[in-house]
Amino acid sequence: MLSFTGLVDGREHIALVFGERQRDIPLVRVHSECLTGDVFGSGRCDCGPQLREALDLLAHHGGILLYLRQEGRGIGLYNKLDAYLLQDGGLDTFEANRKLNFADDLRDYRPAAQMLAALSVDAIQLLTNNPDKARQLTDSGVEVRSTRSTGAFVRSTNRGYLLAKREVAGHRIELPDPERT
Ligand SMILES: Nc1nc2c(ncn2[C@@H]2O[C@H](COP(=O)(O)OP(=O)(O)OP(=O)(O)O)[C@@H](O)[C@H]2O)c(=O)[nH]1
Ligand SMILES: [Zn+2]
Repeated sequence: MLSFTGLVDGREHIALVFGERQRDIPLVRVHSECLTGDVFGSGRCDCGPQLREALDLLAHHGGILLYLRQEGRGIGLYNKLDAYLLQDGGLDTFEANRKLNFADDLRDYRPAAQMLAALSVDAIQLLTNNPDKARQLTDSGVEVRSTRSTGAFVRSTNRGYLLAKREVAGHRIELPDPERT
């Protein structure tokens, strides 16, 4: 486990490197911190299952997990909890951000590109459904050779959230019929 400081956003970010020798094109998961989902198993989102899936894949195939301290798509935990209250009132995840005067997504992936450069990795296979991650990493000089989708971890409690990610942010998520979730 490597901890990085002195990066472009001034935050401390984490890299977990799996396997002794990296392949030419390592599998990389860039995961944004979600304390509620990653640690406490909240059913509001899909972060916890995505993180565990990534850890399993990386343990099996080797690769790198970049754990970015960008809680709440960059608005922080306090504001995310306020956004959850607004979502309980009927707003979707992006409308709630806007109601709080934040942009839909404040995340900056340049620190991830800096960490990859420090690890001498310039080309990756990216594990994500989020097109903005691939776009920003490419703009920061990382060659995203291919992307691999995460699983779709749908439950009744996160269905609206996943739908909003797909419709508003363009995430590639396949949602089965409501009756089956
Ligand atoms: N502001 C806000 N942030 C949220 C909410 N639900 C989850 N998050 C944060 O969103 C981030 C995860 O982003 P996602 O868009 O779910 O997934 P992603 O990592 O961008 O995309 P994938 O790579 O496909 O998983 C984490 O930082 C979570 O804390 C919410 O309702 N409001
Ligand atoms: Zn989450």
